[in-house]
Amino acid sequence: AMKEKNPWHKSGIVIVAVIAVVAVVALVVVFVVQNMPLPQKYKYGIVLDAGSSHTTVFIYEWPAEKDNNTGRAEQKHSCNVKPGISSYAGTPWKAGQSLRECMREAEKNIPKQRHAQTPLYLGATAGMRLLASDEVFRAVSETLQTFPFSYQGARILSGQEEGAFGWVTVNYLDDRLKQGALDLGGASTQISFVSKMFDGSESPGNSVTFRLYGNDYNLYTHSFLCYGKDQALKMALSGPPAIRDPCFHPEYVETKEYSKLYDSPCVSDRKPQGAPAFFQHTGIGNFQQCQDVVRSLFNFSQCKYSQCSLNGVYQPPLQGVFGAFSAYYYIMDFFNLTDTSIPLDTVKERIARFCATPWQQVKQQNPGIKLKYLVGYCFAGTYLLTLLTDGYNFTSETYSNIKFIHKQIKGSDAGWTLGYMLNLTNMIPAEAPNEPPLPYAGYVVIVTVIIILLVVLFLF
Ligand SMILES: Nc1ncnc2c1ncn2[C@@H]1O[C@H](COP(=O)(O)OP(=O)(O)O)[C@@H](O)[C@H]1O
Ligand SMILES: [Ca+2]
Repeated sequence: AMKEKNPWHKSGIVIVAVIAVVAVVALVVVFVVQNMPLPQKYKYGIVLDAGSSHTTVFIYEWPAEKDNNTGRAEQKHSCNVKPGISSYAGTPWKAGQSLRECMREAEKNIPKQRHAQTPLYLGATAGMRLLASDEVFRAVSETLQTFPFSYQGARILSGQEEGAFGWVTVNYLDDRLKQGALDLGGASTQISFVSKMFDGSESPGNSVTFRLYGNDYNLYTHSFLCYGKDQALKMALSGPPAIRDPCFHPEYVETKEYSKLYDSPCVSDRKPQGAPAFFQHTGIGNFQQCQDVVRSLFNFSQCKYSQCSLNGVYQPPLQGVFGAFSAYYYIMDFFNLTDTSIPLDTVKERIARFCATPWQQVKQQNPGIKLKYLVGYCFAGTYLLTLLTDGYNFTSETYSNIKFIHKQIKGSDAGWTLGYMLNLTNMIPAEAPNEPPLPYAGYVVIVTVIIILLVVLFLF
């Protein structure tokens, strides 16, 4: 008789073989996944600075593999478009369109596999504070949503935020001493600094608290709406009829439209009754008189605090060094006066001499400079000096505490955008991205169990 086969024996071998194969596959999979090379080294963030005169798209990058507590986000790329979105009040859809080209550049500058997880923010400043158009925001949001990034919304920054985030940016990566921040825009200007004499109690509206690198800072900050250099110029022009304007060069004559001058809320209530459609704008180039015009834009008559800067706004005593950026830098760079070891009197003399130079000569001497900026440097230089001294109370002695800066350490532009992104992405303190998929202990346990299983099966 034939020996009967034991059916249990055969299926036992099959089961053991299957388990062995599954175990080997599992071991290989766990090993490969755990030790896979990390393919992407950087993470990215995009911030759009929608200023009154331009929109700039900033791309920041930072290493993905380690924590960000040490602060290493850097500007990778920037792209600028003019004019600002607030110029499209009548045609909001064009505001959206104007951003397309720079956004396409952003797509090219960020690796594809990172697009979906890259946060995209738009912050608008004083131009949109003055315009406050929902239509422009809707158009801009619609355009931004068509790009493959993680759109986080568009909003108007408060003056406090604009000042405070500028301060965070200039102090990021630079823990030597805490420097103040001076930002001169087209439609508003900000001053932010820490002062021993300031605890926020006298004027709570000027107080912002920040935690940076493990320290708490109580920051004084104020934003003056309408006191950016372009709106300040409108206010200066709309004063007593400026037939002969000391803030423009001799020989400068231009016919201008009244309606364009009064198109902003900063000056609309100054419009004289029955003003003609056009006026002759004629320069005489006199620094002293121009300074008087600028002073007339500042109100020093009332201050209900222990001390004020201008317009009855509280300001504690200035303290420490200040980084001055945006138009502060552009203006002083034009005058070759970014070096603040040059005495303040010399600075005044040079700007006074420039103002007194006839317009034709100014044009000849500066062929490479865009005319729309060139005509404005006499007013801008005078305004900058008057704001710093009569406004904020810098003196000949403290003037050298100001550093006119354009780039941060490591090439990031000075401005509010970097600080804004660091705050919104919680980068101080930071996450710890790109950990291996399993915690190390789990990895060891799984591999050990599988090996023991294999050994047991082998013996069996
Ligand atoms: N090369 C330059 N020379 C002089 N001024 C400049 C130059 N480039 C930009 N600006 C000025 O810098 C200012 C930037 O302000 P902006 O950020 O647009 O406005 P805001 O911050 O008030 O919203 C504007 O007044 C603009 O004219
Ligand atoms: Ca600005």
